Amino acid sequence: MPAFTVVIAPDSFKGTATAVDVADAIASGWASVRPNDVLRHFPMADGGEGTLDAFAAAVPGATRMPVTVQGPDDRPVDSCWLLLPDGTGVVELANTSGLGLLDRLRPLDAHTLGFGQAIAAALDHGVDRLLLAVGGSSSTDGGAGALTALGARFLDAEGQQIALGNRGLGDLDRVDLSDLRALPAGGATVLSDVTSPLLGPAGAASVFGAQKGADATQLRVMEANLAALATRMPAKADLPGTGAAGGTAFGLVAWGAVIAAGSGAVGDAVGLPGAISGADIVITGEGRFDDQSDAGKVASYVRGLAEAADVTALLVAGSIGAETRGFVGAQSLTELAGSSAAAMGDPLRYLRVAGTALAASGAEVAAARS
Ligand SMILES: O=C(O)[C@H](O)CO
Repeated sequence: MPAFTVVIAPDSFKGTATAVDVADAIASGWASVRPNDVLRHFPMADGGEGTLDAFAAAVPGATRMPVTVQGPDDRPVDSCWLLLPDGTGVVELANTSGLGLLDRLRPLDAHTLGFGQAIAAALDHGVDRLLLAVGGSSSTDGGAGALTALGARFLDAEGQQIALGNRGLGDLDRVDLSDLRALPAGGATVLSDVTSPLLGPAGAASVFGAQKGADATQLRVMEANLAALATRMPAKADLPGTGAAGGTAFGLVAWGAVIAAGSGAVGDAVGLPGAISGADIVITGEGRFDDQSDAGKVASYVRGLAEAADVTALLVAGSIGAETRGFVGAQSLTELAGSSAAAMGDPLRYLRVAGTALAASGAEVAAARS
């Protein structure tokens, strides 16, 4: 059988394994069956957790810049932003205001102030351009916390600053953006992990509020409070992607940032399109493959690149809850392990098993196509 070039380009499996570890584990399973194949690792991210790491791994000379911020539950968080050699600052919401920083979910009170503080630190340093990775957030504050750290004022009817978090937006009377800091000369791009609008059934609260701990009543409060914010801000709430990170993307658009798909931006930075077009097989993966995967997630982005280059695409996911169309083979860790708890208890073991299983089936298909 001929040797293949196999590109392994997974997202992290949120909360259980980094993208680097996922790629390594799949590769070790694959190599146990087909030791002569060339395996190329491209750990990926979509704007959410792991985006900073993906840029740090891909861009030679990238420097982590330490910063301590006020976390989503007000405790200090020792975090960092990334300075690229061309003067671009990459700031990640997940490592400053993310869900993974909370001991206890606080759907109405978590906020994005810390993300804004890290952006301010990058501006203080004098970055030429900002890439703002949003996703994996703990809050639904429409970016009000982040903009507060950048000089905006969100005021109640008495002219007092409202509380941080979505709950505070219930008291919002007016927004004063006159002291908002200027964008860097090269502008700011929001790397969004989803295409959701701010409001409505596909919006920030309806789709992502529950994973932040909101019950049905709280979801209604969140939606109403975001709608109140939307009417007072100079940004379009129906723009795709504004619903990312509890509407933080919406707030950043009001600042003057533009929205781009996180997966595509990370893919371009790591040279993934070229690597896939020169490969025989590409393997991607994510923690859960479901209907949300089509809205800007890594797996659907990689599948699109594979389709365009006519390369065999394979999928590994912690669990699979949607049609795996476009993938010639797919492995679910939950099925391999017998339960989701078993899969999450030892994800690297089952990722290796998945890599082993794909090496047999996927390589046969690629051979038949060539
Ligand atoms: O943070 C969130 O709300 C989700 O990752 C979607 O952006």
